[in-house]
Amino acid sequence: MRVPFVKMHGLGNDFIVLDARKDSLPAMTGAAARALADRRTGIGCDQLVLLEPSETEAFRMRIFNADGSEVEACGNAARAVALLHGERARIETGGGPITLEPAQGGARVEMGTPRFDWESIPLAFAMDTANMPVGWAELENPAAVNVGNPHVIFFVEDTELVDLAALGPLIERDALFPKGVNVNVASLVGPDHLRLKVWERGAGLTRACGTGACASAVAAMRRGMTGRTVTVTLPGGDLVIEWRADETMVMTGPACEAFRGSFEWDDYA
Ligand SMILES: N[C@H](CCC[C@H](N)C(=O)O)C(=O)O
Repeated sequence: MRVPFVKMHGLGNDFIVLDARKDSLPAMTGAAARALADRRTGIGCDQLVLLEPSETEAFRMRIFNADGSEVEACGNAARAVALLHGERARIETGGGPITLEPAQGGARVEMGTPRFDWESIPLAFAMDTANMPVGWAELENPAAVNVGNPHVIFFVEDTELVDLAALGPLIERDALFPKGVNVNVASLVGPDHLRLKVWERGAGLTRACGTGACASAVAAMRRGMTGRTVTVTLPGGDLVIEWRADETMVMTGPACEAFRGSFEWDDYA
């Protein structure tokens, strides 16, 4: 079976998008997602995004990391899907409903409400998630936030001095995080301006992480480091995160279609 795809990215965090909203596709498996994500023997991506019909919202967005794990949320993919869909829509995700719409040069996504209690991250045991009494090498006293998916955030003087390629996988798979975790290293580089690097659960170092930008911005706001609208500079570029008075987060930033193609399903299933 020949399957069409759209290759997209948000600040260089890249996706294979499969659209099964009208014509159904064979059931996606972790193994198929992993094979398609392989940058040498497959199409290559950080995440595979599958659009399906929904009983409750305009449609459903499912997300598979490059390692094949299916996860709850992906901020950059939400902006790419907004561009593809072409109009404002409230959609179903594993992390809860979000509302996305195309905006000048990209998209705007209402990302839902962050959760801070330790069981919602989740953590393996009770802990103050605003300032956790834990550390790995020079990274210590992080915050933890669930923004549909789990994030731990370390605030440091200079993100460039942190060997995130070495520390990221250790923290991602630490027993403190029963569902794994996305590892964020952020520094305050100006008023309401963070610099951020992310080791993503199931994907490793990426050029940008939309949910990581949301989680890190909210964690900084909780610590009184910034106001309620923050620019987050990632290796791939900038996102603007607003934490509204009603507790919902809004992320605005670029999204891009790179190319379209098709593949033989049986070669990857
Ligand atoms: N690695 C994430 C999913 C992708 C998130 C990221 N690409 C974004 O833009 O939010 C996780 O396992 O929760």
